[in-house]
Amino acid sequence: MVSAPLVEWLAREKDVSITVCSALKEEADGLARKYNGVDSIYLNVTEGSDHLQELCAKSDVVISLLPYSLHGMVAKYCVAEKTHMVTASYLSDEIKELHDEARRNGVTIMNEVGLDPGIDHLLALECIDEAKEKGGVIESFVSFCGGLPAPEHSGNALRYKFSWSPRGVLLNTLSAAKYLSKGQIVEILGGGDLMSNPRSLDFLPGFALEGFPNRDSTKYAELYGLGKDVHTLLRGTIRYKGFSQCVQPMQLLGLIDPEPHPMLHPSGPDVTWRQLVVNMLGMSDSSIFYENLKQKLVERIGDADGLESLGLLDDTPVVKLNTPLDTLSHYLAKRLEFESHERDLVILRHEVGIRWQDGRREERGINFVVYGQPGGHSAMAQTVGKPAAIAAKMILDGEIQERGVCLPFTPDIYRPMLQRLRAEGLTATETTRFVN
Ligand SMILES: NC(=O)c1ccc[n+]([C@@H]2O[C@H](COP(=O)([O-])OP(=O)(O)OC[C@H]3O[C@@H](n4cnc5c(N)ncnc54)[C@H](O)[C@@H]3O)[C@@H](O)[C@H]2O)c1
Ligand SMILES: N[C@@H](CCCCN[C@@H](CCC(=O)O)C(=O)O)C(=O)O
Repeated sequence: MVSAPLVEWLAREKDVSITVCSALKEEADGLARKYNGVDSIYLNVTEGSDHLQELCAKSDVVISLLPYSLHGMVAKYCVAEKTHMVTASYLSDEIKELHDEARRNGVTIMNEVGLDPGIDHLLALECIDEAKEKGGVIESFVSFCGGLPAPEHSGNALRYKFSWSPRGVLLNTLSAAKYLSKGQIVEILGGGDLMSNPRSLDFLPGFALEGFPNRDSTKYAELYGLGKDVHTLLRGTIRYKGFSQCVQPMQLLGLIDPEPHPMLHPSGPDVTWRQLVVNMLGMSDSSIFYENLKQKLVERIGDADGLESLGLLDDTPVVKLNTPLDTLSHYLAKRLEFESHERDLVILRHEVGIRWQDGRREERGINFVVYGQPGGHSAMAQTVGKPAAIAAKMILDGEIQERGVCLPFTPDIYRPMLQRLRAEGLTATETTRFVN
């Protein structure tokens, strides 16, 4: 979903040759065909793949836009074959462990160069470092980012359409989270609590937005060099109001469960969505009257309207993919797909609280808002693909010299990256307000 602008950006460079790889050959062919001089091949990334090893060996840099669980496998081959690697994904423990070997082999494994993570870091560090250079102290950092449909295309129960991996979007709703609020650590347990208390976001008052925390924000105190003066540190995700309220009943019913479900075995008997929902309610008779089923759902999970309007109470066949999460992701990906005339929207907002040496407190707002092109690149694809492409080219050109497992957190990396993104029209605006 996000690779086309990356290929397009790199294909403009005369001294770069590109091979697009995918386990879906027609997908790789379709992307490569759009740009001159781009090759495509079938590659199923699996443990022990000779083909993957060969490709890593003959490339100068490998960019992994695979599902994030596969990056570690690719990284191992890259390190062994002394090939650099770039991902738009969060740095995982599996990749972190490769740091020493990567350094020894003179390899750069650059992570978190997409949008969120990615451009959010670049804009945050530019602001934080500039404030620190001028004698400011960062007291708070609150950041929210969302990939959304443009508001005119948000008319569904989730108020959402998928601009990146549907599985990732749904799985994230079950995540645990941790952040710092006015000096207190706040922890949210995994398994669904995240959807219980979305906060209303009003920094763009023309939009009806809600937000919830994203993973562990506290680790960025050290990574952003914020020191001990930061009392509030939160990174969060943006959705339109109503998203959490619609997701929560799905979670409570078990529809987002990543574990296998006996009714969803691909070679088992056919099943409809209604039968699956009835089974998840612990009932056996799927001939139950529709209104009675809805009533049971309301009693058990609080709300049946979202399920109903997304077609999940219909007698339509389920494409069974073993787990409820994979099955629902596949279904919703199709149901909530962008149509060719529709566009997405990316909203990123940082609020940085700075205390200046004269005691004044500034609230700096950074807004980064990008719309997708109907029928062209989505905003998500542009804001993920372009920074990843820029980072890859910087490695190829020797502009990034750091070796080992890296993040784009130093000025020699984030400044040129931001400059090149701005040249692509990907710009942020700033607001400032003094609070005393
Ligand atoms: N940092 C960010 O802001 C950001 C935003 C969006 C996506 N991402 C990350 O970028 C990556 C790509 O995201 P996406 O939305 O394009 O996901 P996607 O699901 O659309 O794309 C994944 C691709 O990998 C291919 N694939 C899957 N398994 C494979 C295998 N075993 N071998 C070969 N190919 C395989 C699929 O065919 C598909 O082309 C993901 O890791 C995602 O988490 C990061
Ligand atoms: N938080 C925003 C933007 C998400 C962009 C995708 N980020 C992925 C990256 C996952 C990875 O590849 O490591 C995420 O899960 O946050 C939203 O949810 O709308």
